Amino acid sequence: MAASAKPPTASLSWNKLLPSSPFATALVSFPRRRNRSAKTVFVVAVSSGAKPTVLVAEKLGEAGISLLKEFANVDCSYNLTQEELCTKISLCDALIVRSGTKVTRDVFEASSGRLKVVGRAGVGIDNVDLAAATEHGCLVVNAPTANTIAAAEHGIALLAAMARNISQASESVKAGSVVKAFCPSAKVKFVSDLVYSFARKWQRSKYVGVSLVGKTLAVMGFGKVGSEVARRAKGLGMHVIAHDPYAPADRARAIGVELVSFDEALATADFISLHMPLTASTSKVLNDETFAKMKKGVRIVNVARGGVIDEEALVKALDAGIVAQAALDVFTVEPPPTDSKLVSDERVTVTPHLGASTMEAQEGVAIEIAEAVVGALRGELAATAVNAPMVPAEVLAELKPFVELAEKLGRLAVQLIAGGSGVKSVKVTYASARAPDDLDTRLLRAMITKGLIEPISSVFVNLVNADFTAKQRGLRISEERILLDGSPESPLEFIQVSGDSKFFVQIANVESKFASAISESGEVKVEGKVKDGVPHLTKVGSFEVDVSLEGSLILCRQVDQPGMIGKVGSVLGEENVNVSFMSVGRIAPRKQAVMAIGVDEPPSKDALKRIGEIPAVEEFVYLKL
Ligand SMILES: NC(=O)C1=CN([C@@H]2O[C@H](COP(=O)(O)OP(=O)(O)OC[C@H]3O[C@@H](n4cnc5c(N)ncnc54)[C@H](O)[C@@H]3O)[C@@H](O)[C@H]2O)C=CC1
Ligand SMILES: O=C(O)C(=O)COP(=O)(O)O
Repeated sequence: MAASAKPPTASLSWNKLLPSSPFATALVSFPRRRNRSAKTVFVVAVSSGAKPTVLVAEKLGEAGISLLKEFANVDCSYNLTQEELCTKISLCDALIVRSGTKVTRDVFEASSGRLKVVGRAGVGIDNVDLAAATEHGCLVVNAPTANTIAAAEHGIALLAAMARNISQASESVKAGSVVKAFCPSAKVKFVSDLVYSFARKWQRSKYVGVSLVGKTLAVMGFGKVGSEVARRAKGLGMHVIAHDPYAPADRARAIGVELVSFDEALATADFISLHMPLTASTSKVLNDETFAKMKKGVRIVNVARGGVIDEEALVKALDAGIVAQAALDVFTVEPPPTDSKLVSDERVTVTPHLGASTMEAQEGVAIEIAEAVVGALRGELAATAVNAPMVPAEVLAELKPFVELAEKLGRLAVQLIAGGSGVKSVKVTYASARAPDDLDTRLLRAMITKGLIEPISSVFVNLVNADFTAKQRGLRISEERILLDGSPESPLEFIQVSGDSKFFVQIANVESKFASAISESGEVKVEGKVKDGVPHLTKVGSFEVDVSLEGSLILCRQVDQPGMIGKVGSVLGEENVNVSFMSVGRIAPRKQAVMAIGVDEPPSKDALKRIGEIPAVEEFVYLKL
């Protein structure tokens, strides 16, 4: 029985999904089906409180700075030492860096929880300690697309420059040579009186290059940059092969590139161009052993990261004649040390990490990262999140009431457990007519985790750190799908509007402080649905109830007999507690029943005591949602 219903709320602070934001409240209007095409679902209201502070630690394009300034106080402080960065960071809500700043664990620790977003104005995030960011609930976003072409063009520029000795020849012509010194008069006393004759060097035979046409180029890492390099190299008449364990074969085929194994790429390439990220598995992937597998005279281009090459091994491979030339934009340590053998080797062409440095790319990257950082600070889920799920706005809008339901079911479940020490194993079952692939449960799982952990700890759980926090606390969450009959119009519409979808949380092997929450199978079980956009509790243990999950809740088991609703209701009325919703579920007439009562205000201890003293009441519990 549903006694009353409040109008559905249409707003939710998405900041609770992301690192908490003290200054902005992001309200989400969730569209009905007919509004699905709306591009954005976010209505953002920034509170009148202090503006957030964004520290820009490396040069960023003006367009990006202007965008940031519309929303935040912007502190552009370049060339900070690690110590200075750690000092400043405790006053900053966001940090924007390029490849030159190391965002280490120390930085997150020094921020004391204030740092909510790190924006990497570029692709590679190897300079950000992602594990530390995640553990601190700090979102990391990057700008993955705006510098792709710039990096690919730089790769091609290095390839051609290396093959034709451009930088060496240019240096030689410019440097020229002193051919002789003579004394213009017999009275010369000082060296400065000598006149030097300067001649241009014109070493045409020394700098004969090699042709690219018809040669085999192995692109290692067939992602955004790698595939653009491949496309351009094909235009130069090269035979292009690629190695990338994760790249789809059809994408390679579409460009006319053959995907090959790592060893085959090494063994057949005349040129090797590196385009994979620096990770634990790509670190020093070119080393003594792998250089030994290469064709003699191979030429290597690296616009990825210095760390993917063992630089000492490259020096040896050059000396052994395995590698004829190399062109490097990136180094293990940047800038490389003054005694770097690689830099001083004439066969090696070098640039100071210029891959992304075109006017166009830097403007694009600045805008891309500024938008991502501002969006994240506003509480929106970032499309370029590196350590959190990327959920499209439309999906978010549809999932919104379920996200709320998920957190509340988690909160209810953990509060129903005796002892307050939480749970170790939770099973979440999602019932939906959507095919499993059409239902992204990461958000829901994060919110259940939040609901399960926050009421019993001081840990702040958000979308970034939910899985980490669960793991750290030894909480295992398993997920199961029940596929309902029906044919959803689209993967997500059905969940939001049909009211047929439901999910329940089961917690095994625990004692409940409300024994009725234990189902026939011995598990604490709560189940909920979304009705008209509002989360409802529909089952507690084996009892069917129907109460909107707003405010707080009293669950009460009693003997099913006339007058019980009135008795409990009048206790609450006398205590000035407003009842928002009430529902009774029973096993059979005149047997046991569970009453779920939604209350706007927390009842006093006295009110709860009086409810407990009603003779037919067998047990009851007050739960904060
Ligand atoms: N020099 C510069 O200024 C710039 C350097 N970069 C570097 O280039 C890298 C690639 O950038 P994008 O193409 O935008 O990234 P991406 O993520 O689109 O592509 C990287 C590709 O590498 C592949 N990969 C991962 N592990 C691999 C392995 N062990 N062997 C072969 N392939 C592997 C991935 O499957 C992916 O397809 C970045 O991580 C960054 O380090 C990017 C832009 C500018
Ligand atoms: O985007 C990348 O991965 C880059 O390497 C570009 O680095 P940068 O922003 O120019 O320091």
